[in-house]
Amino acid sequence: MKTRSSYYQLLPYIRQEWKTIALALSCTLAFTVFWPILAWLAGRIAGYIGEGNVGAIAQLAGFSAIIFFIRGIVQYSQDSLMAKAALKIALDLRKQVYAHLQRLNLSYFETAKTGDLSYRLTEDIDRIGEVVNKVFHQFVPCVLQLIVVLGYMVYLNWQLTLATFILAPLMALLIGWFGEKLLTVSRRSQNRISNLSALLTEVFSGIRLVQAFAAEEYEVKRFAQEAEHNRQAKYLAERLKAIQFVVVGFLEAMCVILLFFLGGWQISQGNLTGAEFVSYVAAVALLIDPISLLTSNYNEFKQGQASSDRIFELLIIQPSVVEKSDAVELPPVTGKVEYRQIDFAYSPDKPVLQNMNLLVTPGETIALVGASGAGKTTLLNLLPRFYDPQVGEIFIDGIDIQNVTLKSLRRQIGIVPQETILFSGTIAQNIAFGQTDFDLKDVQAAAEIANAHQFVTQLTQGYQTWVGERGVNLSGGQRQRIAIARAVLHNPRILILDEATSALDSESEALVQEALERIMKDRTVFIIAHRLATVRRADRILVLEQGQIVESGTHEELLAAGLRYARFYAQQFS
Ligand SMILES: Nc1ncnc2c1ncn2[C@@H]1O[C@H](COP(=O)(O)OP(=O)(O)OP(=O)(O)O)[C@@H](O)[C@H]1O
Repeated sequence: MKTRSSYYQLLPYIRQEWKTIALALSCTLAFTVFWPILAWLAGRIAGYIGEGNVGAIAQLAGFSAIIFFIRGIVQYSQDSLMAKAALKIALDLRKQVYAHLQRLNLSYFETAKTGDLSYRLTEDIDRIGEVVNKVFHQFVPCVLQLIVVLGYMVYLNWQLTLATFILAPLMALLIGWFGEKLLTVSRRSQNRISNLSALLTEVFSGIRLVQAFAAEEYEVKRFAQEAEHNRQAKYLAERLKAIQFVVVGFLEAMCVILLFFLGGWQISQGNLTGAEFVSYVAAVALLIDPISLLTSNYNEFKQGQASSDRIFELLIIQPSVVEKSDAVELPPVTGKVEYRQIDFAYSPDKPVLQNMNLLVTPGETIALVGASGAGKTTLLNLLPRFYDPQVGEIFIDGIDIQNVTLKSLRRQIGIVPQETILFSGTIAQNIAFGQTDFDLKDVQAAAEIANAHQFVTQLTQGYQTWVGERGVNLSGGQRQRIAIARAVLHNPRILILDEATSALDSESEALVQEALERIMKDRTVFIIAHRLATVRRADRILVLEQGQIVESGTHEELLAAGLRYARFYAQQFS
């Protein structure tokens, strides 16, 4: 039931390509007509050979050459048109799934396996494209060929045809049974290969850790285990196909034996001439290819169903943070932020923030401190609506953030994360991240404010230097300054800084600090603070403990109070 509906969901994509498919199918129809002509030609030539009529043979040979030539043109048109449609369908599907994934919330990606997702977007969709191609390009022509050739066979001698196809229902049943088995095995195999891909992504992105823990052998074993599971699942599918071909091949052979036996009998009865029997056998020979193609197409169709399921199950996942249908643009803000009676939990049984109230004035710098797991990141994740609170509201400049578009909200919030991700591209593209049309002058100006300009210009290709995968290596401090330049170019009123915990060398640290101070000016800033200098300079320090603000004030005020902050300060910074 479920599997049928997953292919069914391809229909809108197929419909979009109906013109190309219709054109391809008309070529297919034309191509099919050539089959009985060829069988007829074979019979005629056999007759002329028997008569020794060389002139007629030469004439027929010339005629056959023309037929083959036209057939070639039709075949090319059919193949190329169908490939065009199938590839376009795969492209549309891929683009839609990717766009859909982009709309899903952080919570989804925190549990999803990256390798699995990339496998679905590449291999699974390719397989669906191949199935679509095969259905129209092989399956439909094969069925047509079967019908036309069968019609011709019935026309020649219906009794013989009926007797020859006595085994057909058994064959169809067997193919169907094998198809179902293959689907089950393919699902298992697709999941296995996805696991393998997820494992690879995980390990290669964490290769430093693997080496640091000397865990190479452990990882090799884990990989070998997963690869072995994959091999077993694939082997099972291949064995099933092998058995199926043997069984179907045996039945086919039985049909041929029956045919010769019955053919001889019909000729002896005077119901069939020798030439007709040759045409008949030629027609039967023309059935062998489509039958074996149909069998393998059916198998691929079933295997493709597993891929189709895996794609359409992604498309039904709904984002948990949704924009209201009547959401408005958030106008340029001054940066006043208010959290009002916020309760938040990732899972219902484990509250993270409880009755959180906070009012931040425009331009204020708020440092969040507290033990790991206190809820600092969570509190700030609510502001750009990476998550929505279960209870309470958040206002920016008095506007409830639930009522504005996500794009206009996020455009006014800049984030400098703890770890800077560099995407494949040039340094300029990385600074202007998210913009396709940017002015290099603006990028340079942002880099200057972020103290990045100098090191960038020292690279041989300057702003055109390739970074990210297979790009130039940048130090931790340089990466952070790129992240700061990104935020500068974005020019948000509200800034969220997650300070890096890893220590930088003192020169780099000073450059990062200087850059940060420049961009913090005149903006509302929230910092998850790990450095004493940052904490001391904040207008207000909030101490978080188990999802609640337990202390609030300036560094001096909190030290003087001698409570949690004073203890925290003593532990962390002294
Ligand atoms: N995506 C998530 N799903 C489920 N629980 C989460 C998730 N993110 C954080 N938590 C839990 O929520 C609590 C608060 O986490 P949070 O990351 O906000 O703390 P934090 O103060 O920022 O900690 P750290 O300084 O270590 O980053 C922790 O108990 C954490 O385990």
